Amino acid sequence: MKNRPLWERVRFALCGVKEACRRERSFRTQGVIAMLVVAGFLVLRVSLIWFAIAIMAIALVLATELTNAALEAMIDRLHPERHPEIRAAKDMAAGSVLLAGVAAVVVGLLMLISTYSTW
Ligand SMILES: Nc1ncnc2c1ncn2[C@@H]1O[C@H](COP(=O)(O)OP(=O)(O)OP(=O)(O)O)[C@@H](O)[C@H]1O
Repeated sequence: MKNRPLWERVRFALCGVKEACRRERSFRTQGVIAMLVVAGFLVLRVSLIWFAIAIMAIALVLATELTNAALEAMIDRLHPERHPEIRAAKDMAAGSVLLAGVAAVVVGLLMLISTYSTW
């Protein structure tokens, strides 16, 4: 099963993104917000470097959300019963999404300050 061709691994990865879109409302919401933010940046014609930083921040949020969803799905399948360690694992995974989200908001604010203020 290891060392499959690149195109096949890309197909698996795209299936994962599609699956997250299908079952995770928070992933869909973040995807819509990401598209709106990118459209806003194109309209505002922010500098390419800020655009690149913003894309990285957005990708980090979506990637952590995907990992969080993957972890939740696996845990719920392997151990459906409640357990304090599962609570801790899920809370930590959710914490990674929160951190990435806060960082993305800070990046957006810094971009606005840097573009529109004399500070
Ligand atoms: N099996 C479990 N044992 C103990 N606590 C759990 C368990 N499952 C969930 N929890 C607690 O409930 C919280 C929410 O879990 P859940 O799986 O519903 O995640 P969610 O972030 O609400 O998922 P979704 O993104 O699908 O809405 C977890 O962060 C954790 O604190």
